[in-house]
Amino acid sequence: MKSIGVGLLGLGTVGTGVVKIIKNHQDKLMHQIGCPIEVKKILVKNVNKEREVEIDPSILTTNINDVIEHPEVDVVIEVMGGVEETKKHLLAALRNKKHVVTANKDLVAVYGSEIHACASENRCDFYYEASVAGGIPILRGLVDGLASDKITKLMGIVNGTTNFILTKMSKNGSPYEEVLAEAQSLGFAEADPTSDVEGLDAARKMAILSTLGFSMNIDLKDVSVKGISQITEEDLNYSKRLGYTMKLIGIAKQDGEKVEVSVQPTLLPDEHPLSAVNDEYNAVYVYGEAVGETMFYGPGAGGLPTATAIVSDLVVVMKNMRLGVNGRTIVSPQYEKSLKENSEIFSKYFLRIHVKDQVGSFAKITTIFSERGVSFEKILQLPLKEKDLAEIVVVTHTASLKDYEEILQQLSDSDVVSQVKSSYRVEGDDVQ
Ligand SMILES: NC(=O)C1=CN([C@@H]2O[C@H](COP(=O)(O)OP(=O)(O)OC[C@H]3O[C@@H](n4cnc5c(N)ncnc54)[C@H](OP(=O)(O)O)[C@@H]3O)[C@@H](O)[C@H]2O)C=CC1
Ligand SMILES: N[C@@H](CC=O)C(=O)O
Ligand code: NA
Repeated sequence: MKSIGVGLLGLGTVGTGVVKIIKNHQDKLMHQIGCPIEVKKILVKNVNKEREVEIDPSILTTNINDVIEHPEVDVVIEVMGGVEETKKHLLAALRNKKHVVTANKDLVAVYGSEIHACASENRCDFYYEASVAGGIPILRGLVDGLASDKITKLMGIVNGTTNFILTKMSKNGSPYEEVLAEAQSLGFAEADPTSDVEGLDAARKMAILSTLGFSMNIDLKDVSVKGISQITEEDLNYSKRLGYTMKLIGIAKQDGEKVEVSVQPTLLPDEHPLSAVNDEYNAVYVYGEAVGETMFYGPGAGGLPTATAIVSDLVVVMKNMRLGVNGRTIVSPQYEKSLKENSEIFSKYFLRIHVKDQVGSFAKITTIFSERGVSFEKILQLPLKEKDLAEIVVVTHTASLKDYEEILQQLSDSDVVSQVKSSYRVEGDDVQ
């Protein structure tokens, strides 16, 4: 019986998981696709490196053409990372009539539509379930499971590294640098973890999710991004005290024709379902007009969970091969993109301000908010060790982003404000 040949680009955390699943689940995979799967060639940087999985050293190579031009490779699985060079390799593979499966959100968020077009031209498949929320079948859930619905909101924890860091910082009081190093050693973090902690990785995933969910081309530059590196112990303590949990949350919302997409540290009520998503776990809340609320939960990073999504994509490719329908999926977005203005984006906000501890300070602050019709839901005022300063923490009622940005500017300019220490979005009191 002829086997299906796989070419792997990369044999690190995820690539090793792919090799293990193909080996350990061979019986189940064969039952579904009717033939064995064989890894024919693997591209690595260093062929002499010790590997965590048993592998015939002769199938390792440092020459990309050994993989993408291999006559017995039917599917190329890309798990090496990188963008520009990697894109060239994948386009070349598709032109060589190799189907492509990838976990590379950096690539898909920027060049997804170009690669899709090349795949369709060559009657090849291009799948990337592992690129968003690791092992959670969220892309298939959106594209197939919710195909009949109109999605209006996607809200999620889509970065395992930052969720791991925030969980350990809030629950154990662990220092940021220490838990980041732990996330790196567990294989969750990107090669350059800046993209995790500064929110870019999550933004890429939100661009992919919202493009599929709203069927419009959402580019990475359309996603407003703020990461977790500025979050302090004080912020975490205040959120706890006020009954909130701090998470790095991606939100994509559609109102009428218009959409907003952002990633930022966000305070959620402790009882919100996303507040209970800890460590490297991810969860994506999806609201569809007909289905209502759904939630997808699971491991968002790590070798085996991510590899599960990849090998499942591989199974779909093979099922398509059997049916002779590769490259026939309709993937072009249905709608023109229309982004909201800041005056159309609404949220509540948490603010921590240091003010002069003198009569009239609080009244001046209140006036800045009330002039824009923004009132307070919660207020704390505490003395500080620094002489003549007090700390004010407020949670506002709903305000437009435009009004809120003007308030922040006016607070910074005010003679009674020493410093705006921190500011976060507050979400989830009203689920939809
Ligand atoms: N880790 C995770 O939890 C997740 C990762 N991803 C994505 O999966 C991809 C892989 O991640 P991960 O497995 O963690 O990465 P690793 O750094 O663990 O592995 C990368 C692999 O690719 C090889 N490689 C890298 N660059 C080159 C190159 N220029 N030429 C040849 N080989 C190269 C490396 O070779 P060598 O071994 O010789 O150094 C290594 O085997 C990334 O796109 C990442 O964003 C997606 C979801 C989750
Ligand atoms: N670095 C990423 C890996 C998976 O996409 C994360 O932490 O989520
Ligand atoms: Na996934």
